[in-house]
Amino acid sequence: MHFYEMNGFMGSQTDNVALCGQKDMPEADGACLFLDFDGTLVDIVSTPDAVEVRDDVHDLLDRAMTRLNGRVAIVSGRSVEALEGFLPRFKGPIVGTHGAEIRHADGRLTRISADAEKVAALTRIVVDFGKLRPEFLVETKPTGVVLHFRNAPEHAALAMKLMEAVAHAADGFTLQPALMAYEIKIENTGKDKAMQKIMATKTFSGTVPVYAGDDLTDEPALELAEAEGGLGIKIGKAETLASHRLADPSELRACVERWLA
Ligand SMILES: O=P(O)(O)OC[C@H]1O[C@H](O[C@H]2O[C@H](CO)[C@@H](O)[C@H](O)[C@H]2O)[C@H](O)[C@@H](O)[C@@H]1O
Repeated sequence: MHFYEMNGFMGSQTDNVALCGQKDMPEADGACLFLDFDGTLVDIVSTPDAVEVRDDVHDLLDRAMTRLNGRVAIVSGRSVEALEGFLPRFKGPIVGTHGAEIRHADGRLTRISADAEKVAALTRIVVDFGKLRPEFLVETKPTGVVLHFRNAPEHAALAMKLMEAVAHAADGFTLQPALMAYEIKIENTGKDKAMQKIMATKTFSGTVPVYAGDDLTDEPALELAEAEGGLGIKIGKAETLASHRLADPSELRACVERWLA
């Protein structure tokens, strides 16, 4: 059994990643900010719907948008629709479904096209499995599906077997291990690719990115932020290619707050 089946990648720190302080942050006037959502901006909780976005989080995003002249983006594995529900006041770009969707600052939604029949078929299989085994939670997305085992960790291997088989059966889709979950998503999508598209827009272009994320799916974007002369901040203890880390979302929010002051 792979170690991530049980702990969702949250292994012990084995690297020399530095703790992020204010001296490490770039000059805000020439910077932009990319924030992952779950586990970075807000705490991880028992189910996807149980996330609470407190007023201070909305206020922080408002302040960041003002201070950075609109150069703030949310980058998440969740669907854009779900993120808009959690962050109704946020008007910057929103990357959803691991880069498969982008809600641009002007409200336009672009989505990488997926074979709708295949998405429906693979979703049906996982939804039906969830009816047989209600200890799992099934989350549907516009271009894929997630099987969560956070509330049944003893059945992680079963979740992996099912999702591996379904992903193998569906050409053009791939298995994405996640925090106490397995996801089937479109191949060749990524948060880094969506980040590059946003960096090329007039608002963000020519600035250096600060990217904060906790997940394995954030790693390519953390690496990209640093390759672009910016800063990658890993949230939590998992191994990372980022140069800096912070312990949890509250530390990240405090760090951004101080940076913008
Ligand atoms: O890219 P992110 O914004 O970090 O989103 C990654 C996934 O987050 C959600 O699942 C995770 O968070 C849940 C709420 O804290 C937790 O219950 C679950 O165990 C985690 O896997 C979301 O449901 C997924 O769609 C995102 O892909």
